[in-house]
Amino acid sequence: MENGARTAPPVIVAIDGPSGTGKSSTSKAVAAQLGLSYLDTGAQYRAITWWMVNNGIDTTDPSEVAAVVGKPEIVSGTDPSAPTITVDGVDVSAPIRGQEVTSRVSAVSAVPEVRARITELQRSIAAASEHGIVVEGRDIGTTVLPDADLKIFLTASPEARAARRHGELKGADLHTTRESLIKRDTADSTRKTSPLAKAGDAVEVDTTNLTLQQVIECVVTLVEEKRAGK
Ligand SMILES: Nc1ncnc2c1ncn2[C@@H]1O[C@H](COP(=O)(O)OP(=O)(O)O)[C@@H](O)[C@H]1O
Ligand SMILES: Nc1ccn([C@@H]2O[C@H](COP(=O)(O)OP(=O)(O)O)[C@@H](O)[C@H]2O)c(=O)n1
Repeated sequence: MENGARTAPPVIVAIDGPSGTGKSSTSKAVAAQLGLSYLDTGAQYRAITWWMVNNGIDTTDPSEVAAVVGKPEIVSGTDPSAPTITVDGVDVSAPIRGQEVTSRVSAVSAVPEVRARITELQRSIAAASEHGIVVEGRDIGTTVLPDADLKIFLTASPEARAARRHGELKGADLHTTRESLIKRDTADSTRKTSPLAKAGDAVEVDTTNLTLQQVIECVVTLVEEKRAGK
């Protein structure tokens, strides 16, 4: 550090929770506001799933998935104002949000070899972040970055989460959106290898009746309190 120019040491923030609780929106905004990097780990699992689908891999067969796990090169851009995700140099930010990937990602991400590879990638990205990083996912506080400075676990009622997702998906009906979201949560929470879970030392924030802005302010305050050593 030169002349004490840096005002704050790097800070690692882990934000976990099920689908539609506001992880991505909150993490991006908090990172942008505090000058931190941002990593969407769900996008990485979606990207490897996209590659499997594109290459004719049977995603219901864990041994077939495990055999090719090292093949795709996945690169995440961590600028919160313009996050990117590429597979072998191809921008996959749009296709990874499609129905085909969404319906297969829980099975692919349950394969231990997939988790080992993606977890290693996540740790190296976090370690390389100059000012710190907000990493969002399902197992960041429990497994990927157990020594994170701050761990947040976002929750919201299934109704609120389905309504939020429904607002984004054109043409899908609310009931189907709710059912598929619950199915994915169940698969993610019950898998053997690092399931979706709240870390013992995570702060739980129920966002059901909070606006996105209120959630962002709450997390920014928690990060600032941590930095101030409170
Ligand atoms: N507290 C909130 N109140 C209302 N809508 C929200 C809230 N938080 C997020 N949203 C909206 O819900 C949708 C899903 O949010 P997102 O951040 O993608 O959730 P997650 O990453 O947990 O799946 C987005 O359209 C987002 O704008
Ligand atoms: N740390 C993570 C992040 C995502 N995932 C998997 O990736 C899927 C997609 O994550 P996502 O964050 O894009 O999901 P949404 O919040 O968009 O619904 C999840 O349903 C999990 O199966 C995971 O296993 N571990």
